[in-house]
Amino acid sequence: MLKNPSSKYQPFPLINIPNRQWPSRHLTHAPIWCSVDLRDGNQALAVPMNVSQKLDMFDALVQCGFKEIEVGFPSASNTEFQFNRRLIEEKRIPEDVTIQCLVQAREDLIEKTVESLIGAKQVVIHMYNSTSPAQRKYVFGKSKEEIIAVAVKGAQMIKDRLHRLTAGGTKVTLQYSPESFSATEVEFAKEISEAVMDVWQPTPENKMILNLPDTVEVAMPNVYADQIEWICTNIKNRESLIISLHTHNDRGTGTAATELGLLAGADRVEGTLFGNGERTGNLDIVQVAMNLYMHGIDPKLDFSDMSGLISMYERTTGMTVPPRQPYAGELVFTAFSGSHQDAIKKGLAGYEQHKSIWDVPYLTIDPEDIGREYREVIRVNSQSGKGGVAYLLESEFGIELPKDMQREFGPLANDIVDKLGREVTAAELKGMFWKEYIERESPYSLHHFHADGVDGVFTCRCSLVINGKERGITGKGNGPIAAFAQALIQEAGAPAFEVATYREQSLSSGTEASALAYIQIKTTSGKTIWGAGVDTNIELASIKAVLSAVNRAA
Ligand SMILES: CC(=O)SCCNC(=O)CCNC(=O)[C@H](O)C(C)(C)COP(=O)(O)OP(=O)(O)OC[C@H]1O[C@@H](n2cnc3c(N)ncnc32)[C@H](O)[C@@H]1OP(=O)(O)O
Ligand SMILES: CC(C)C(=O)C(=O)O
Repeated sequence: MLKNPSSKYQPFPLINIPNRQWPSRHLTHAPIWCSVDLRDGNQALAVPMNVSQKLDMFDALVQCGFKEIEVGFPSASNTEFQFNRRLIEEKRIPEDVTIQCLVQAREDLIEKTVESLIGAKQVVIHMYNSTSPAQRKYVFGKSKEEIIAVAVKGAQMIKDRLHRLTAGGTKVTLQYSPESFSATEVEFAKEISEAVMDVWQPTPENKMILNLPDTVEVAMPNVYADQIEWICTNIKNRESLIISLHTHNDRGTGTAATELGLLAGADRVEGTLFGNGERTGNLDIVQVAMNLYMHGIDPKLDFSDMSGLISMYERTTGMTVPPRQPYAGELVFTAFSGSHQDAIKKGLAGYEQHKSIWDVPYLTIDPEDIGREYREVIRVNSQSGKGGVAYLLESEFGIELPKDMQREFGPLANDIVDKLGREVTAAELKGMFWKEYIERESPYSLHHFHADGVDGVFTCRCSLVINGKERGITGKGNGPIAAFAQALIQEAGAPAFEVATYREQSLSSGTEASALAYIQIKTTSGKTIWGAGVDTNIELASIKAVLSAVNRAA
């Protein structure tokens, strides 16, 4: 038994690059994207997709704008083989889309793969064999030379069969992956890749794809970037290669590894939607594409219907998208906490005015760009502040609480939400507001109100129910509100007050009354209290608002 169990592991050896370039570069354009959802994603599922699920996903990937799609491993099963045949025979592949198939360097598998592709317009045949020391030692029991021989033989077997495709007009691009590249000595990865190049003879006009996978993420992303830069700098005939990245997420840094790999000189990226794939998953292509997008770079992929894409993904793979998944998760554009809500609310209002560069605090991108609604942005629980409460009332119901009233109602609502111990909906907040202000009928409840004015002096006559008994009162003032206030104070026994603030608004929709009035009263002790009233008649709405404030003060 080891005293320190971590001593059975060792640090990953660094790559010696005296003058590395990638740290001072920046990304300026989108790479070539290749979706491997239907292959690497699919092979990691407990129940792999059937043909109709694969067709569903293929169509969605095309819709997103993928021009290269690894559609499967056609020699692995009849489903995989038949999928290729359906795509080709039913002419489901758009003119500008290339399908790609993975195969081991084994003759029977290569034969089947070629057969599955006959009749396609353009294809990538992707051959791999594993190259790391552990794979050489344990899996293959072969020396470096023997591992190179496997690759070279496989490359030749493919080359010998190309005429079966090209004779029918199929354009073929060849791809080689030294699988487990990131765990392989860079010198050996170069050697085996160059041996395959010697067979396939790529040219600048007819390039081959050299895919350098981070099959299992074994080191920090800067090490992967060094490995990519080292290969880009040292491999022969670089101009005849499309250098491709294929990262996994074992250490949780697949996105970072891909981005640094692009800085290091790669041209192409393989990955999956939402990072489905072996173990911790493949690179989440949505993340890298959207990261480019949020820097103002056209990613050449369209994720404007994120919810539709998630539904498709969940339907076809049986996987779910976690709520914190960058860009896609249900909660990534949501703020519960008060200060964030306040900043977002103000930021959105500011952006509405200038509509140029997106600069809203806490929101990396405009949620509308991926089909999210602003109503999803601010959600209220006990961590929320007045700003969030006000935002929901306004955005959902058009209720524009005066700023000072927000200060009064915010803590009241927060207290109720805290007791409930859960998130509340906008409708529940409205219910709280109604209960607190609009439905206040005690001790005073209005039965009838009438006011008319002569020469600027208004007289009001009204009947109130006070503590269960109906009573008529009258009052005079320079307006209906002032007249009502006088009647309340002088004839109904209300404590003296003056109206400090009055605001009204119309409620544009719904079957309810169309005017909402807000009144703030100030008592003789200097205390301020808000009231609100709603009615089809604006005058009555304001009278009800006075009564609401007086009732609340009582
Ligand atoms: C990192 C990646 O994602 S790589 C892609 C992995 N994907 C898949 O494996 C999914 C599809 N695969 C399959 O359905 C099956 O594995 C098949 C159909 C390809 C092959 O099936 P089988 O031959 O029955 O079994 P199996 O995969 O266990 O074969 C392993 C043999 O292939 C050899 N082998 C494995 N990879 C390669 C390769 N890339 N090139 C050549 N030989 C290989 C192994 O050394 C082993 O040889 P051995 O039998 O002499 O020990
Ligand atoms: C076949 C290769 C590219 C692969 O899937 C991996 O290395 O993860």
